[in-house]
Amino acid sequence: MTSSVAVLGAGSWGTAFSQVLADAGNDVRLWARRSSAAEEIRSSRQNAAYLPGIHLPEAVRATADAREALDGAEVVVLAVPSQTLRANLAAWAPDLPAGAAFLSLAKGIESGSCLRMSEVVTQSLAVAEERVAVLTGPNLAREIAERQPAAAVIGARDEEVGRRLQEVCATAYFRPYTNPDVVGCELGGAVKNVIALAVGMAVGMGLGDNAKASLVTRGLAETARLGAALGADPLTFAGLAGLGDLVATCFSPLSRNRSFGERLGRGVPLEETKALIHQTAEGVGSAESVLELARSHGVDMPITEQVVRVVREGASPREAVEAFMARSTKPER
Ligand SMILES: NC(=O)c1ccc[n+]([C@@H]2O[C@H](COP(=O)([O-])OP(=O)(O)OC[C@H]3O[C@@H](n4cnc5c(N)ncnc54)[C@H](O)[C@@H]3O)[C@@H](O)[C@H]2O)c1
Ligand SMILES: O=P(O)(O)OC[C@H](O)CO
Repeated sequence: MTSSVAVLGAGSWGTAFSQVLADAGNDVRLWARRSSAAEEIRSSRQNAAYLPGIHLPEAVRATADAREALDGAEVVVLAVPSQTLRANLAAWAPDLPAGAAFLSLAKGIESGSCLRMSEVVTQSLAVAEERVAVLTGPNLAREIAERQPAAAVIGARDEEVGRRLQEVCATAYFRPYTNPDVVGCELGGAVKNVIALAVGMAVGMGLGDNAKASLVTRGLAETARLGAALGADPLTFAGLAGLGDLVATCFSPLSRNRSFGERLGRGVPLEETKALIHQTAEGVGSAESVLELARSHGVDMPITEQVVRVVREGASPREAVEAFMARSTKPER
């Protein structure tokens, strides 16, 4: 069944996911912030800044006019960086079609409010939470744009909305599952970016596989602790939104978060690293909010704490490792 889908945000993931949606048989309108980006997609079928060499299908129609993108959309996909979502929603609000389902692709926690992206949507648009779903899992945009097989998870409170969105984006190479645990799905996606920064730092410092595996495992443990405090289903963290995404992000050189951490680990100063990475590394903007959320629920997140020291307070990765390892010994759980 063909659906009319608006994808708002033409960075790596918005563009790659537009192709998934087009391959699944939908009518897709992709909104780009810059008219030059929309024009480039229309004329060359490429978004060279984000996905060089990928030829987008004709069914992806690019525009820089949000009203045009949203006109008649049954599904609205939100693909802008987390820290910009609220302001963008305010600008799009007059043109959002009544009754559309929202699917958030962003993996972050809002600074200041410490809200998850689905909460930002329900709060700022006053829509029912049943209409807001999230897509997450091990989904490196470049691989998906190359149509390499991947699984994903749609976190949706409403089973029917989840199933409908699953149908909308299932293709021969993209296999979405559903999960009613929206909280766990979103936390898994947001916290793995913070842990990937830590793993990247370890890689940049030349630390070995034991260090990386320990960070991934203890990173998952602290994600699950936060999840438990916020009412998430613990099993979600053993799935695609938790372990799956953590492994893909922490071990792939394609990950912007891991690459960001790697540069810091090699000794590149924070400001220089920010200037070098032109794409979104959500963990940098979300680490502090994750830590605030954890502290407000009495949850210990020692890896996140050290990442915040590095990306917010200017500590060196070496100091962060020393502080992490010097903590008192304790039971694993
Ligand atoms: N790239 C991936 O592999 C991938 C996979 C899964 C999820 N995600 C998540 O998707 C979200 C979007 O990331 P991305 O990878 O597409 O980022 P990106 O850096 O590749 O692109 C960001 C896009 O947002 C636009 N943008 C930046 N500031 C904006 C603003 N103020 N208003 C409107 N648009 C703005 C940029 O022009 C660009 O088109 C992030 O939360 C990311 O964690 C990314
Ligand atoms: O490139 P990153 O670090 O934003 O990670 C991309 C995706 O979230 C991986 O699932």
